[in-house]
Amino acid sequence: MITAINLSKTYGEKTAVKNINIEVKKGELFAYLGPNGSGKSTTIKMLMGLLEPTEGSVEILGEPMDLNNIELKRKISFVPDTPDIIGKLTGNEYLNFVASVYKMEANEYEKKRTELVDMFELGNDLGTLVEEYSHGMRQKLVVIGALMHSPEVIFLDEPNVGLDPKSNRELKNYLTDYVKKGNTVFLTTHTLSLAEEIADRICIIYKGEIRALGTLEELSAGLDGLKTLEDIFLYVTGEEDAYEEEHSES
Ligand SMILES: Nc1ncnc2c1ncn2[C@@H]1O[C@H](COP(=O)(O)OP(=O)(O)OP(=O)(O)O)[C@@H](O)[C@H]1O
Repeated sequence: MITAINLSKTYGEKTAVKNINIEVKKGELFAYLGPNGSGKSTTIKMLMGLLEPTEGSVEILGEPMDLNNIELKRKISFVPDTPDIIGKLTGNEYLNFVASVYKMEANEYEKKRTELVDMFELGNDLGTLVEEYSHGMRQKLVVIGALMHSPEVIFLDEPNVGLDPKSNRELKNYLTDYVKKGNTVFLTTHTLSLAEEIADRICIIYKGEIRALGTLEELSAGLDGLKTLEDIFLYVTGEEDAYEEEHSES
C-alpha cells in the first residue's frame, strides 16, 4: 500500500531524511516515531506527494506517487501536524469544500459527515467561523475532513495533539476499526502509549535514519530486557543517557 524506496531529502547542506525503506501493508496501522526534528513530517510529506524527494521513490496503492498524480491523491488523505484552515470559512463551508475537492456524492457526504461530526461532537459549532475555533476544535475539523471520503490510505501527522481524552479515544477506536476493514494508516505521534496500544508495526527514526522497525514484540526481543516502547525508544534514539539516568535512580 505504501512503499518508500531509498527515500532521502536534503535541505541545502542539511539531510532531513536519509535512505528510508518502508513497506506498509494493506490493513496495517503503522506508527512512525522519532524525536523532534528527526524527519517524520518530511517523510510523510514525501509519501503524500507534497514534497519532492531529493532521492528515492514512493509508491502508493501500487502506483508511483508524484506531485501531480491527482487521481491517486483522491484515494488517500492527510492530517497535517498543524490544523491550518482558512479562518473566514465556517466549519460547514470547510467540510463542503473538502467534499467538493474529493467529488463526494451528496448522500455519501451527508452520511459520513453526520457520523464523524457526531463522533467528535462538533455539530453545534459547524456554523461558526473557524477563526473562532479552539485548537482542538480545528484539529477535529481537519480530522473529519480527512476521513470523510473514506480514503484507502490515511497519513496522520500527530493527530492526537490538542484533542480531549474522549475525542482521542474515539479517534483511536475509529482508526483501529478502519484498518480492520482493509484500509491502511500511517501515523506519527509523540504519544508512545498510543503507538504501543494501536500500532501493528512501529518504525523509530533518529536523525533521518531508521533505527528500529518491527512489531513491539520484535523490537523488544532484539533489545533484551527493554519491554516498554518508551525504554526501546530512548535506547534506539541514542537517548541512552536519559534512559540510564532514570533507571539508575530507581
Ligand atoms: N523547509 C525546510 N527547510 C529547511 N530545513 C527543514 C525544512 N523542513 C524541515 N527541515 C529540517 O528537517 C529536519 C526534519 O524536520 P521534520 O519537520 O521532518 O521533523 P519531525 O520529526 O517531523 O519533527 P517534530 O517531531 O518536531 O514535528 C529538521 O532538522 C528540520 O529543521
